[in-house]
Amino acid sequence: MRYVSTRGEAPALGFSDAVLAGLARDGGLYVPEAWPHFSPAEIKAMRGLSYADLAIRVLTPFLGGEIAPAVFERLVREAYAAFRHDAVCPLIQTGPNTFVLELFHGPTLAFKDVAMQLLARLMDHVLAERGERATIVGATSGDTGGAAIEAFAGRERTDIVILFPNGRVSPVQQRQMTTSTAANVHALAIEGNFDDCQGLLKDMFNDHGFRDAVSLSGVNSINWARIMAQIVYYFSSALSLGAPDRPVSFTVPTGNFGDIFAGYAAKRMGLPIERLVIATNDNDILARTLSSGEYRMKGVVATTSPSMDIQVSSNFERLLFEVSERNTETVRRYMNSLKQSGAFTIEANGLARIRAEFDAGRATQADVAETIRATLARSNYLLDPHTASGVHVAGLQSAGNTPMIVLGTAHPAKFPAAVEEASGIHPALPSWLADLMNSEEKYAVLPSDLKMVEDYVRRRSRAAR
Ligand SMILES: Cc1ncc(COP(=O)(O)O)c(C=O)c1O
Ligand SMILES: N[C@@H](CCOP(=O)(O)O)C(=O)O
Repeated sequence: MRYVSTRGEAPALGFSDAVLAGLARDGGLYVPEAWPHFSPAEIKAMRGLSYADLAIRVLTPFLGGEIAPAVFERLVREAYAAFRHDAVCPLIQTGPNTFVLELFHGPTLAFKDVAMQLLARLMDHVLAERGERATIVGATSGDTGGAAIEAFAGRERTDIVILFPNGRVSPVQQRQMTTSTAANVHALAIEGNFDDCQGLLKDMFNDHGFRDAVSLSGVNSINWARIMAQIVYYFSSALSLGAPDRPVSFTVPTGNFGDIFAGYAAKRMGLPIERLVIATNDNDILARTLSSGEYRMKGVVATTSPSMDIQVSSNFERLLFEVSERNTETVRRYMNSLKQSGAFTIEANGLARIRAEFDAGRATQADVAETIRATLARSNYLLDPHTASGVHVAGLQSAGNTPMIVLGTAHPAKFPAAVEEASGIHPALPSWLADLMNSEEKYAVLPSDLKMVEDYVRRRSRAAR
């Protein structure tokens, strides 16, 4: 298995190199050169596997033989032993034909833990085998940062710097990033929004001198291994509702398009998924794009679901690559246009292919609050604002016989103010995080300035040459 760049101007890489590379050197994102495929009989044979065994079965084809089977098995088992629910990602019925897939039983209460716990172990393994170090820089709108810090804290071979938008994450999210006592962890608040943070991150990857000097790696969903690990829970939930004999649909609270792209990948691998529904909050660029065919930025507004406050939805590039029949020239044209004018128009064939698989809808802040309230009243189930956007948008879809699974992307206790205002209930943090709000914070603040941020990273990198 090799990995190719969506922009076609970077070398194809094997699995381990793709994991360490993060972003391709041409600015593109790595995707498998061909999708592994499971037959219905092979999917049926996955029924009843534990989450870890299923992950090993589903993910092994992506490794290209580069990680020894016994090692991979150990890494997967260790990663999912860190979860507080035996099922790892349990599926909860919330309505006659609707379900919430709870992805928040990991150490930081966010769906990011599912992939990050495995990615950290994979990176550590590859770096140790090579006798190398790496400097990880991540951009977060709130959840990736905490999950990455938790997964990489104290790891000997990596230093990690997390860029978060100053004042735009929830207090719980902020403290998950700023209270680590590990010497290799550095939280950096940027005066700007998430798109500024992600823009700085991509600029650092595209500055090849800097990239090589600090051995830069990334753990955002631009890193293929993040998407890869997220594919597994599409399989686990669909299998528990009768796949491959019975198709299912998914609604996914969406920002950077990584989670829903993992669903698209699962479908390409043979999982019978009927519809993939993109749920946005007031930052509705993807919903507008699906209806008009034009991807046009118009500025980010802060909402009660801050992790979805995104305009530059990085993984949409992976979908554009697929629906343009892997035409890298088309992808480069779209991305250049986005950089120059803040917009691009999707060709008719590509748009038709997107619409054949995806729907999209928007949940306003009022919709989110009302959905939290109504779901509690109807199903006695407390949603976080991100999952609530998914439940709202799922409710706008035509109700057929196909089960609808909404991805539950965060625990309500990460967003207590919005949840309490909507429901009257103050969701408590679990006991292992009970001290979080009393712990001392440590972080730096910088303007959104590439030079200053690169200097900051270089000074904290033990890999720097
Ligand atoms: C709680 C939560 N929900 C939804 C999303 C959106 O996921 P994605 O960026 O993969 O589209 C995020 C951030 O990524 C998140 O943290
Ligand atoms: N919502 C995310 C934004 C970054 O997403 P990623 O999946 O690309 O890491 C966050 O919480 O940070």
